[in-house]
Amino acid sequence: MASAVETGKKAAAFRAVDENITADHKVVGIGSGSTVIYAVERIVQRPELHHIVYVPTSFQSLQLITEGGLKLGSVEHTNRALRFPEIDITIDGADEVDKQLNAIKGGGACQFQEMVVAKAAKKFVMIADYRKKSDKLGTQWTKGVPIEVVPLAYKVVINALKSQLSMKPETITLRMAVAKAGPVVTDNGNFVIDAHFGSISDPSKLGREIKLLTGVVEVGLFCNMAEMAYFGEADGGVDIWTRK
Ligand SMILES: O=C(CO)[C@H](O)[C@H](O)COP(=O)(O)O
Repeated sequence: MASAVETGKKAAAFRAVDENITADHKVVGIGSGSTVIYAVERIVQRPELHHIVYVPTSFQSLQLITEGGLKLGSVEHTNRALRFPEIDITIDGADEVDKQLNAIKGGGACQFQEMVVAKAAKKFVMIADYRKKSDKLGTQWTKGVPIEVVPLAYKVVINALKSQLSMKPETITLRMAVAKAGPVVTDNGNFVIDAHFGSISDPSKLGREIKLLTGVVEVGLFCNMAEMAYFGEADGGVDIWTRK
């Protein structure tokens, strides 16, 4: 039997696909993570969505698209026939979401490509299980805000995070790999720093400040981007939040 969390993830993903992706769409962005697996499962179940080109946000989602037999595209490709910088809708997971639909993302270290594919989309929808709902960003996902950095700059970025922000981080860690010696290396060849701030009073401001630090590629704070968030409940119900 599926666990409560998996039931929630699947319910959110299926409902978001059914209510947001239509046969009129030409290009759809596919996020990364364990919830997105269910979104692709639902798309594969619906033949009327198979003419659409799907743009991945990681090696993981590229594999989901190709193994599902779906059409693969990219925001950038030397072959114009495979290049799709304009996306109808992107569906992606999240690590924590507040009532304004600001989100922490990057638990899977994919936040840079996720940001590109979300920004390229006319509509951005998030899918998650009930654990990801938050009153105040930074209180549920306590591993920290994921920050992708160019490897040679990681110490410089850590020092800047300690001294140059309007909010002081409580903890800062270089994310280490599991089953491989050394740090996590992203799909873009970079490292990830996780900086935990506790409750974040102004996520947009903090995101802008971090993004300006030399060596930072992308910050896992997705503010004022998502129009809707689908949260799957343990009983298979779905709570839908819409940005006001
Ligand atoms: O941002 C992400 C990866 O970088 C994921 O979307 C986020 O971590 C949520 O993952 P999951 O669906 O497994 O909870």
